[in-house]
Amino acid sequence: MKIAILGYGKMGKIIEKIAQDRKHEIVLKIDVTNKDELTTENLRKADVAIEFSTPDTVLDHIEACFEAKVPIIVGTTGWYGQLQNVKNDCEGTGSTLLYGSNFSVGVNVFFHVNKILAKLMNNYPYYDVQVEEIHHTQKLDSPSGTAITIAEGIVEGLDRKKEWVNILTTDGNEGADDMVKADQLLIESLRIENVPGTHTVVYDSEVDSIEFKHTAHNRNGFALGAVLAAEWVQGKKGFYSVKDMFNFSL
Ligand SMILES: NC(=O)C1=CN([C@@H]2O[C@H](COP(=O)(O)OP(=O)(O)OC[C@H]3O[C@@H](n4cnc5c(N)ncnc54)[C@H](O)[C@@H]3O)[C@@H](O)[C@H]2O)C=CC1
Ligand SMILES: O=C(O)C1=N[C@H](C(=O)O)C[C@H](O)C1
Repeated sequence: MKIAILGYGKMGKIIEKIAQDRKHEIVLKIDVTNKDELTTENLRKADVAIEFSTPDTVLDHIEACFEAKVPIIVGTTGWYGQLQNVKNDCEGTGSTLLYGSNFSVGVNVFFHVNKILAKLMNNYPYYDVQVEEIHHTQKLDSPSGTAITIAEGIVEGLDRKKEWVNILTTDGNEGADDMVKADQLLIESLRIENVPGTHTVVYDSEVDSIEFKHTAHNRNGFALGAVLAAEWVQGKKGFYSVKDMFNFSL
C-alpha cells in the first residue's frame, strides 16, 4: 500500500517505521514545516492517509482527503465536538474515514470490558466511580480521547452517572471529588513527563476499591493499530470507528 503520513511527529515517525516493516511505501509526509505540499495531486499518490497531528489541524487534513478521495485514518484527538459534521461530510461526499481515540489492541479490549463492568456495577450502588488519565506534558487536549471513550462507556452502562466532567491537574488534585455532583463522572487528567498514556477506572466503596487499569509502555501499539486500520479500510466506503475494525463479539 502507498501511505501518506499527515503529522510527522512522535506518532508519525513510529507509523512510518511500522508501515515499512509491513512492506508499505510512504509516498508523502506532512508536518508543520512543509504543509504547502498537502495538495490533491500529492495526496492522490497514496492509497490511504494516516493522520496524527493536532486538534487545530486535523479538520483541514480530513477535508483535503475527502477532496482528493483518499481514505483517511484519524488518530488525532481533541476534535470530537465536530464528529457529527465530519460524518455528514464523509457520507455526503462518498468518502472514507476511520477514527479512533486509541488504536491499541489492549485499550480496545479495555473499552469493551469497561462497558460490561459498568452495567454490572448497577447492582452495587455503594460504589462510586471515577476515571483517571495520565499523559506526557506536551499533550494539547484534555481529557484524553481515550478517557472520553471510557467515560462514554460508563455513562452508557451505569444508570447513576449522567455525564462526565473533567479536571486537569498537575499535583494530584486534592478535593476534586467535592466539586463533582453524584450523577457526574469525574475524569481526572494528570500531566507528567514522558508518560505515553495510562488510564484507570476506579470503583470505590467504604470497604474496598476495584481498579481497572491500562498502561501503555510505549507508542508502538497505537502505531501498529493505525497501520492495521489503514489495511482494513482498503476497498471500503463510509464512516467507521476503530470499534468496527476490532468487532469484539463477547
Ligand atoms: N488514537 C491514538 O491511538 C493516538 C492518538 N494520539 C493523538 O495523535 C495526535 C498526535 O500525537 P503526537 O504524534 O504525539 O504529537 P506530536 O506533537 O509529536 O506531532 C504532531 C505533528 O503535527 C504536525 N503539525 C502541527 N501543525 C501542523 C500543521 N498546521 N500542518 C501539518 N502538520 C502539522 C507537527 O509538525 C507534528 O509533526 C494527538 O492528537 C494525540 O492525542 C496519539 C497517540 C495515540
Ligand atoms: O496524546 C497522546 O499521546 C495520546 N493520545 C490519545 C488520547 O488522547 O487518548 C491516545 C493515547 O492515550 C496517547
